[in-house]
Amino acid sequence: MSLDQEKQIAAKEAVKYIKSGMTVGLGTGSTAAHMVNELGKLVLNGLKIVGVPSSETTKKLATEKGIPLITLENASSIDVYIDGADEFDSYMQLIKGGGGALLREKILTYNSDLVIIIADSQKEVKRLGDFKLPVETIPFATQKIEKLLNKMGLQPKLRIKDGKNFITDEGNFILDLNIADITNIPALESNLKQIPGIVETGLFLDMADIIIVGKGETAITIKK
Ligand SMILES: O=C(CO)[C@H](O)[C@H](O)COP(=O)(O)O
Repeated sequence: MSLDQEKQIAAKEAVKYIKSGMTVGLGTGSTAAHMVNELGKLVLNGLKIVGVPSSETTKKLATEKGIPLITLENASSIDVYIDGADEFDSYMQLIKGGGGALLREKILTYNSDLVIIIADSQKEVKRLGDFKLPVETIPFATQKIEKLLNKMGLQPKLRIKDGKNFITDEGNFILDLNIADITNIPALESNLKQIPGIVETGLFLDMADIIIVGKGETAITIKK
């Protein structure tokens, strides 16, 4: 079973939580794309939902799949948010933002009644930090932030795509940090959030309600 098949298995399991009448937050990334595809099939078969996309990429895909969309400001509430993750640990803490959509993803996560994370089996880690932690920064402040984070030993790397600075949907930059040696992750989160110009981090702490992992041919559901 390939990792992509595991992602699809997790996505299929997650959409079982979606019922007609719901407003559904749509994540970003290759696992979330499987979920959007699955929802698209259900909508074709009569499921009545509206989606709130977490990125321009997901907006495009969901539109192609025929899922009616609304913006966050027009959603009175979001019943379920489904998204992927780059890492999760046994406490259901996450690193997200590999796809660069972490800011809108965190806003949707925070504003959703139920948060379901879908992942392949490789995303499960003993402790967070093999994956470089993305933080979204205001371009005006990014150079200064980079220097500061370097002093803190976090080895920031400005994310580059196609030879240019990666620009998020909100017009910001991403710095990817090495947090492999950090033991107090909540303290790191609060320290990073205090630096002016850091808009958001990819640490999603105590935010996931359910994690569905594709393992071989089965989907394993982990709940709080
Ligand atoms: O946080 C994300 C995008 O910002 C993705 O959910 C995360 O990067 C996982 O991606 P994939 O499903 O492609 O492995």
